[in-house]
Amino acid sequence: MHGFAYKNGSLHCEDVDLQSLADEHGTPLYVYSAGTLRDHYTRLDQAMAGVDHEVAYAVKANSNLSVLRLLAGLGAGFDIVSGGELFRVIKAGGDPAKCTFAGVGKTRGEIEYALRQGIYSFNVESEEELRFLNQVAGDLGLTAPAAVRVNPNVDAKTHKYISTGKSENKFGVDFELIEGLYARAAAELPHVKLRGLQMHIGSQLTSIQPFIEAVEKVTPLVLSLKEKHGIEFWSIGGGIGIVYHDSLAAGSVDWWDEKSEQERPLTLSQYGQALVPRLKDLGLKILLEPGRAIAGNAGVLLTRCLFEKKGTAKTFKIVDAGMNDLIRPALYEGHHEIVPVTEPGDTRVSVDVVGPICESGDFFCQNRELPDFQPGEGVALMSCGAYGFVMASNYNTRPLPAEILVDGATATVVRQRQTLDDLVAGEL
Ligand SMILES: Cc1ncc(COP(=O)(O)O)c(C=O)c1O
Ligand SMILES: N[C@@H](CCCC[NH3+])C(=O)O
Repeated sequence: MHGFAYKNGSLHCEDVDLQSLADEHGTPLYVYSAGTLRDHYTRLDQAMAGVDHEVAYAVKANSNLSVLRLLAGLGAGFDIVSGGELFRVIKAGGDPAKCTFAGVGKTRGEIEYALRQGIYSFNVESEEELRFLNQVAGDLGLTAPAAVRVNPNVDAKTHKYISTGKSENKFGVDFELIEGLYARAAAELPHVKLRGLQMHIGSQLTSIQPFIEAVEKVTPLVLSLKEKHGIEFWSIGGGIGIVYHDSLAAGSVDWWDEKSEQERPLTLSQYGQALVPRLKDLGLKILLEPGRAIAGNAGVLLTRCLFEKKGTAKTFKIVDAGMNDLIRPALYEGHHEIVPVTEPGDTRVSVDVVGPICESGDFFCQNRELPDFQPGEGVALMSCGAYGFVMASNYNTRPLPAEILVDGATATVVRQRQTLDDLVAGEL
């Protein structure tokens, strides 16, 4: 078994009891399931089996070295967004030749580092950046492999902070301007080799329609670029959404069986079924850049209830994790299921679950009907494997939590809890 489920009255990650992990390692604590990481990677890889493709995992979603090592071992490439992420991939044994480098603001230092490491492609997001890349590569006597990110102006129908494929978003180059840019680059930029085209319309997409719309809109463009400039790859980005509501139940087959077609979230196989026929005859290598779909449902944030505070308006369950540990509810109104580690009875109470940070936005849910867990009890915030730890901060001088990777019955600490000495290191 992989993932998270109740066994013998207590929540487990694979064969490991989460209460014992919380007791041994303290809370807050991130816990990941190696089995789920493997399963999701393999499912997506298999769903795309009908096309020449490569899964370039988006490192930003969860960049723990052990996660990267596991995925590198399965043959993954990596989509990076900073020199730091490339450093992590290399530390984890990943292959720089399978790395693509995204982002609107790469610095000279980052470009030089990535050029020297021999990455597969710089996915550039403006003409200015492409010219700068040409200059830096020329200075080093190298040629920079590049793709331009096209902004297809397609509505991803996701939260406005994680939509990236509309003209008003800062990402990519407008669809209408791409052909002209490739022509100028071919004529004027001798230190750049145009290798592909990239797009990414947004994150947490729960319908296949925007993906289809973007692929169909960009196909004539990518074929024209192939003919005129000999490009070899098309990265269709990441963005596949995951289950956040009811995420514990979604781990069971019954849950999927009970949902009607309309109610079912997008699955990896539906994604493949819709896109493979549209991509298989293009004669291009298709890159995918999933982050959340691989890691999101593979992790939880374990916390412990400290107090219950009954006010005149509300009941607050105060836990020892805060928005510094998991910022998604505060930043995107992100929903995470909250489940007690000890299997609860049927009693439900309406509560706000809040953290210890001095911000009114420091909550994990508001007015939600939850099992009535008590101070001292362990509680898991579900679906925290992506954009969880990686977005954690030291706000309120809170040390970063530890991370644990569970594989079968083995739990390995893959990052120690930060100490206060570590936290102030480097300050005068
Ligand atoms: C260029 C690019 N690729 C891939 C991703 C990964 O997205 P997701 O985690 O939604 O798959 C992102 C983040 O949205 C991105 O900006
Ligand atoms: N951090 C966001 C996703 C950003 C995707 C990166 N472009 C989230 O938690 O939903």
